[in-house]
Amino acid sequence: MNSIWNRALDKLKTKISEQNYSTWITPINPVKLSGNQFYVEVPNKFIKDWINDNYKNEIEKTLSELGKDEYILEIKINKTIQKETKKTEENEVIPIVKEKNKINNKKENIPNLNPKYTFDTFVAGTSNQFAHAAAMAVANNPATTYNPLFIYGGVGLGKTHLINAIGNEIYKKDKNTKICYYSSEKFTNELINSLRHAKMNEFRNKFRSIDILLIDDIQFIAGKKSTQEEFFHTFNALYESHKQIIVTSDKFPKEIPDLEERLRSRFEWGLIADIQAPDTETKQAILNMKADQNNIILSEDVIYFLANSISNNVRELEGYLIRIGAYASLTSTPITIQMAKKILKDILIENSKEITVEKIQKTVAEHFQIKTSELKSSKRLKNIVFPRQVAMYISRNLTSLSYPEIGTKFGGKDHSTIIHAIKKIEKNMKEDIYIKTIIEKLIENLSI
Ligand SMILES: Nc1ncnc2c1ncn2[C@@H]1O[C@H](COP(=O)(O)OP(=O)(O)OP(=O)(O)O)[C@@H](O)[C@H]1O
Repeated sequence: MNSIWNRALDKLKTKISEQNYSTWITPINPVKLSGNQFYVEVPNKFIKDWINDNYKNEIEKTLSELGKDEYILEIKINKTIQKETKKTEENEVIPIVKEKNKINNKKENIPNLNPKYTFDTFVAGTSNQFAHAAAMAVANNPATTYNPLFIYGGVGLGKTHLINAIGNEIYKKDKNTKICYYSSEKFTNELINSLRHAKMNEFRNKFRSIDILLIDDIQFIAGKKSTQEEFFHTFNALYESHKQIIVTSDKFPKEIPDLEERLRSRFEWGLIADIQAPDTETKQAILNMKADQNNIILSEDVIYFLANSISNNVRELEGYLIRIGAYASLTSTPITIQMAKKILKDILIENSKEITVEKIQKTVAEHFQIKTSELKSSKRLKNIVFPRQVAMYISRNLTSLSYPEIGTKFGGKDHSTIIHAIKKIEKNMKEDIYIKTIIEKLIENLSI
């Protein structure tokens, strides 16, 4: 039995990440093989449930591959395994003393926040105005009105930035405040380790002595029963002692699957603020700020092009900007629209897959209440020429088609007609804020 188990362990090592292997597989003790039942023991219920949910099939498959039978894993709890682990720790006097010294160190109160994520470096716009204002209110008066503060929004839209900004602002005002920033994954891992090493009291005391608890990406506790249970108690203890709790999520509380009702309702006790995808203007302001921070020189037209052509995900936007900046610096070339298009070719093609000239024509025609066929015609009426030029301008910005290709889509127009239309619209947009707003809105609607 031991030989098959050891061979299974060797195989599992290659299938499971090192960290997960040492957390979940190492504590398993093989006990008995009876028929095709493979009995093993683990130190506690938490580990048992986790293995059942996540590794049982893989372990059974691996055992079956090595033996003659289809094995069934039977997991039992044996608390003495836990005691043995505890005993070993008690013997390790020196590391524990060192750990204590570390905790008593003066740096104890320095929060584990990202110092770059502050309110100063966060661009507020219509898409995130509410969340930004709520975050400022909490930072100025923690644990008063908005507790908990629940910030939700799509991927890469600034939730982590904002939650860190709250922590940084509170710390700036009062260095004695005990602020803890945790991803929900880190919270779960600490909980698991505390359970494994029988240090739950330490875990509870640590969390319950915090003044400001920031938990990022809470949606990841979905389906994790023990984590939710512990978080629920932490939440109650903090809330009852008037400590501020702030969580972020990519979903509204009601939309988080497998979240216990009692936690869901607690998230709804305070204030729920959302962050939407940024509009063009906010994207431009963010690009401007990120370009400054990274010493990248960008002209207004490149910023406008980038804000209109690529992702609404700010993290991606930032990544593309860095890529363009790196190319410019390594090749000593100035950043132009052409250069940006070249560097981001694949992304632009990917993004433009959905946006076709036909779709642009339909959207523009609907907006100006004319027929699509009129956009492709040669009619010189003012109420048709202008929408046609707008559609040509947007086609050039949102698709990767060349001037002649766009010309063909507009009833076989010459490439010079397209260039003329684009120049005309660019000029109009510079001179007339009303026209600029209409076109940006059309682009925004097409990009969603
Ligand atoms: N309004 C903004 N102003 C300045 N920077 C922003 C803004 N929104 C997002 N960012 C930047 O975009 C990047 C991604 O933001 P962040 O990590 O906060 O997103 P998130 O919503 O937490 O994403 P995820 O859902 O993946 O956790 C960060 O570098 C952040 O500074």
